[in-house]
Amino acid sequence: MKAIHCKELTKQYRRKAALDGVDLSIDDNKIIGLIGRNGAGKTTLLKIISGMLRESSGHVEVFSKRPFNNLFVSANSIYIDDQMNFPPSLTLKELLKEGRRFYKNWDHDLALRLFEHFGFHEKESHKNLSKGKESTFNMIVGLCSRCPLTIFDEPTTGMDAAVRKDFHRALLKDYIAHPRTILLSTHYMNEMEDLFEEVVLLDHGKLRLHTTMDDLREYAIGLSGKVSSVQPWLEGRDVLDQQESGLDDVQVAVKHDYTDGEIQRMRLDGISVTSIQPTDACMFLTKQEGGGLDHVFRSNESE
Ligand SMILES: Nc1ncnc2c1ncn2[C@@H]1O[C@H](COP(=O)(O)OP(=O)(O)OP(=O)(O)O)[C@@H](O)[C@H]1O
Repeated sequence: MKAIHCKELTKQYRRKAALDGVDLSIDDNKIIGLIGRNGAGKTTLLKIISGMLRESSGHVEVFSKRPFNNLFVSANSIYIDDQMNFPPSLTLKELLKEGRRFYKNWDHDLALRLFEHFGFHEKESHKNLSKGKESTFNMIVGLCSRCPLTIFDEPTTGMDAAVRKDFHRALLKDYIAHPRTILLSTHYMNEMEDLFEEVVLLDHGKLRLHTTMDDLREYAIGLSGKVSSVQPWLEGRDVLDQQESGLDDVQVAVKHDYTDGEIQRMRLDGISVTSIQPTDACMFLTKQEGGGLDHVFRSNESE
C-alpha cells in the first residue's frame, strides 16, 4: 500500500517555487531518507505531507487522504523538528505522560528507558534544554509515538556523535520490532545510509532521484587516468563531475551503466575505477552551476 502519493506537487512562496512539480510515491513500512542541499525544499515537502502546510497546486495523498487539516492524517502521523513547542508549564516527565493521551501506540516504558539512558531529569523543562538535549528529547517523543507515519526533519541537530549513533540504533531496533513509514531528512547521509531503504533527493524544489539505497551505492563510478584514455569512455555517458589534475590526468564521476567487460577493458587501458559513495553521488547530482568555490577565489585572485 502507498503511504504517500504526490503528483505534480507545487508549493509557491510568493515568487519562489519551493516545490516544483514533484511526483513521488512511497510505500508504507519503509525508512526513507530525504536528502537535498540547503533550500532544496525538504522541510516544505515534509510539512505538506504532515498536513501542516497546504500545497499550492498538484495533488498529495497520505494514507489515501489529502493531508491538510485532516484529522485522520494528524492522528496517524507525527512531525518532529527542532522547533517543537511543548507547554512550558509541564516538566519533561509530564510531557512524556501526555504522550499516552495523544498517541494511541505510545510506548511509555520505552520512553522512560530512553529518558534515563540519555540522562534527563524529571523536573527539567523543555525550554531550558541545550540544543542537542532538545533534539534528543524530541527524538524520544517521535520514536515512542510509534505513529504509522513518523517524520523526522533534521532530527540530529546539535546531537554529539555518540548520541547520533545511539539515535540511529534506537530507530533501527524500534523500526524492526514495529515497522512503520519513517521519513527522515538529513545532511548526514554518510552516517545514516545503513538505516535507509530508499532515498529521495530533492534539488531546487524538483525530484532529482528516488531510488533504493542499494541502487544509489552503484549509481556512479569514479574513473581516473590519462585524459586520452578516459575521454573515449565518456562519450554518450552522463558525466556528473570532472576535475583535471596535473597536466593530462583527469578524475571523473560518471553514471554507472557500464558492463563488467567494459570495466575490465578500462582497467587494461590503465584507468583506475573506484566506487562513488552515496553522499558524493548526491552531491554531484545536485552540483551548483558556476564553477564552485574555486571559481570564487579565482575571481578574487584576478583582481
Ligand atoms: N515561509 C516561507 N516564506 C518564503 N519562502 C520560504 C518559506 N519557507 C521556505 N521558503 C523558501 O523555500 C525554499 C525551500 O525551503 P525549505 O525550508 O523547504 O528547504 P530545505 O531543503 O528544508 O532547506 P535546509 O536544508 O536549509 O533546511 C527556500 O528557498 C526557502 O527560502
